[in-house]
Amino acid sequence: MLGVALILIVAGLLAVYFHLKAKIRPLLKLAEKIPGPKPLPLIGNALDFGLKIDYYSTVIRLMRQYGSIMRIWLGHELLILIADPNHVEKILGSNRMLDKAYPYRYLQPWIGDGLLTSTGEKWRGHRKMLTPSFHFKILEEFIDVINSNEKIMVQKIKKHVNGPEFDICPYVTLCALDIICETVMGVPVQAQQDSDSEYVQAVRKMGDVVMQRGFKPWLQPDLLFKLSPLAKVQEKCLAILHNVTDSVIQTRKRQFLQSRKDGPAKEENADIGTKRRLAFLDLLIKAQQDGFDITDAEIREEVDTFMFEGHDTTTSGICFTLFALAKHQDVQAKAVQEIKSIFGDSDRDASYNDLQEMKYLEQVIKEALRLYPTVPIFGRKISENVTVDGYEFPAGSNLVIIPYMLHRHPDYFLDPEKFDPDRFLQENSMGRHPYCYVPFAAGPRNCIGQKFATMEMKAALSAVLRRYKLSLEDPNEEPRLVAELVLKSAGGIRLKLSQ
Ligand code: HEM
Repeated sequence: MLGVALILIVAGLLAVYFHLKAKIRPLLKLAEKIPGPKPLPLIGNALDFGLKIDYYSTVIRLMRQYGSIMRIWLGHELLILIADPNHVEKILGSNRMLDKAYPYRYLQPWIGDGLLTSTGEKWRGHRKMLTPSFHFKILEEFIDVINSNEKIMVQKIKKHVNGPEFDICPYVTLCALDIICETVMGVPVQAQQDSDSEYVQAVRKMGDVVMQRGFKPWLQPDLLFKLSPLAKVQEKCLAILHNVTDSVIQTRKRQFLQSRKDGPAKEENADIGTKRRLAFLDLLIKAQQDGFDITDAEIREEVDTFMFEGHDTTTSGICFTLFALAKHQDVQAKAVQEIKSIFGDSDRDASYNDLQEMKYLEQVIKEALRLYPTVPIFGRKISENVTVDGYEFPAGSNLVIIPYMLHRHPDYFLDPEKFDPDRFLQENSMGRHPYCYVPFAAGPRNCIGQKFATMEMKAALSAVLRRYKLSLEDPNEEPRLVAELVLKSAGGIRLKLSQ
């Protein structure tokens, strides 16, 4: 009996092996010409990454060894890693390479075919419809939500003043989550008051599931994933996440329809619920009611996409910038000076215009995103062969941009490891290759939330700098970078606060 089972298992494995081999045969020949480590059958180079989630140090080590264009195999997926601006331009600038690389597939149970993951006509139509939602006139309206949540954060960290160093990231995460919920859905989740909330936990756990699937080839086939304990975790998280968005959408829709019924005066006032402002969700509902072809399910996909894209990213940006400010006291002093010149002794809230005046702070953020790119990896799957720099990338491969390596390319950034916000002075930026710095990607599928993110990051950083002085226990410290869905520092960002 045991013998038969063993024969069946071996036969099954061989069948999978030959099936995958036939599938990747067309890619193999061209891939061989691209530098990279020797792959093993079935798992490719997965062993290079080991069992730990910290894949980024391996990616960086391999790129230092093989150069700014190299390939790895993860199972039957071919990844071509890229960190040269000319190659990046060819990919991101193209209108033909718009489909996302394979790991985005693992996000789909959560965010479906929202703007981040969709392709073709659906993506084009939704991108066009959503772009006006990020017009500065609309962003301006969110400043109150941002300010009020940041005030809570600033208040919560007060207890650390003159105390030992502490990790600021959990405070920033909850604040960013509150901001995104209120701006996207129009309802507060009050994560800062209730950090154990089911929703907050589910967002975190889903991120982990997606990461694990991306880098562990044995979790990639749906069948094997469904047999793993992670599938149960995913199922539970999705029930929570989708329940929240579904119920908010239904409530807001009812309120919207009621306000339309009550007459144009009320609708003009955007008087949905208790707030005057329209959340992104309301704009989607309005577009639907005005005839744009979008179903309720698609509205949920977009809301979930913004929830996913819109808070961990800004958190990472804020935390790494706080770290850089604490480490570089001269930079902090200059940023504080700029803030003083805007507010004087007044403790009034920052307005949208105040934020526009924070030019130096913007340079500091840009430099932090250069050294610590929040989105550490992003890519495209190509459906036809593409020739770049003499290499022919085969159809079916994943072209993956590694901003960490790109942003530290010595041919484009003088003394690349140095933290120097003046690189982003206008006169110093002139003539720089437009694709050597892409924290928000570039080209047709760049980040739609860039202005929103910059506004939120400036507001958070200036709120902290107006009240506290930042320092590090050890001024020579450097974060140990771990790339989850966004870039993080292992052990968090530990700072000291004084007043
Ligand atoms: C520091 C903060 C942020 C960074 C560094 C960032 C970076 C990026 C990057 C690199 C991409 C391209 C991903 C790819 O090609 O696969 C992207 C796409 C996107 N981002 Fe952001 N993002 C940030 C904040 C936000 C925020 C706050 C929102 C929403 C409110 C947002 C919404 C999106 C969406 C919807 C896309 C997909 C756009 C498309 O494919 O058309 N992002 N972002």
